[in-house]
Amino acid sequence: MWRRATPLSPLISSFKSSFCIQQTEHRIFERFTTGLPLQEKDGISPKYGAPFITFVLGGPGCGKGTQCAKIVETFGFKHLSAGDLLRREIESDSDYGSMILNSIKEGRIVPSEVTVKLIQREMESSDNKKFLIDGFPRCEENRRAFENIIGAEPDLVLFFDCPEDEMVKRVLNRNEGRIDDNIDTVKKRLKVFQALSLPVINYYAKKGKLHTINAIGSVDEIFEQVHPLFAVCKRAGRRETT
Ligand SMILES: Nc1ncnc2c1ncn2[C@@H]1O[C@H](COP(=O)(O)OP(=O)(O)OP(=O)(O)O)[C@@H](O)[C@H]1O
Ligand SMILES: Nc1ccn([C@H]2C[C@H](O)[C@@H](COP(=O)(O)O)O2)c(=O)n1
Repeated sequence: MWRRATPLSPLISSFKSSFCIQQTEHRIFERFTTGLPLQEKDGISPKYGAPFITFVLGGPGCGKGTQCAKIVETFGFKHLSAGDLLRREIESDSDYGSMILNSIKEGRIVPSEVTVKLIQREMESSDNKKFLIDGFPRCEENRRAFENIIGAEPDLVLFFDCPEDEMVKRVLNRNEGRIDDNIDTVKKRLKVFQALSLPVINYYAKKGKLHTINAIGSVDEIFEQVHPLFAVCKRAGRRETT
């Protein structure tokens, strides 16, 4: 039986969403105009000159990667997909290759330190300081490892909320030859999502950082919900430079 990850009343959700955008605008405006790195103010020492970090969350196949590509194209973020970094590690001659491959086959989460080190390497070598970290954190251990190793918290967290039957359909139609795009592994990934990823999503909701996007609709319709969040960053950035 497939369920929606979280019950969504459209009215409440759109009210919450506009309220959250105002809160986000205030926070981001402050961050871009005062020049004070958010992490410093929060008592976390920034190792990368206060990057702007967005976590992109949602169940398997909900459309995170598709929307990230549009955010990159429109707003110039650097896209780091945790799943892609892990798959690349399998292809390289890494000591962790077979362990990662087995975890992905079984829909399990790879030990956090491995994933965070891959993300860290990409962040350190990038000139871009605006990051979209996609498919991460997948569990509380991921979240804590990121805070400890990177020394930062996200500025924004996007959650693409999609019913399970739609996610299954999208994964099974993806046709990219991924070893985990089959019905057995998808069922396991959905269980992991419910048990381990939803608590992280709830954690960011409580912190007021979560923006829930209704992931049903065309790619462009979904991007219409995403666009205002990043347009705020762009406006705030422009004010800073004028
Ligand atoms: N709004 C949409 N409607 C229908 N299909 C979509 C939509 N968005 C993305 N897709 C398709 O669904 C599949 C999964 O999308 P995508 O790879 O972006 O998901 P994902 O959340 O990044 O998945 P995963 O977590 O498994 O990597 C792709 O084939 C993509 O083209
Ligand atoms: N933080 C992460 C992200 C991904 N993985 C592993 C386990 C996932 O099932 C697989 C595919 O990820 P996706 O491309 O769907 O984001 O990669 C992980 O262990 N930890």
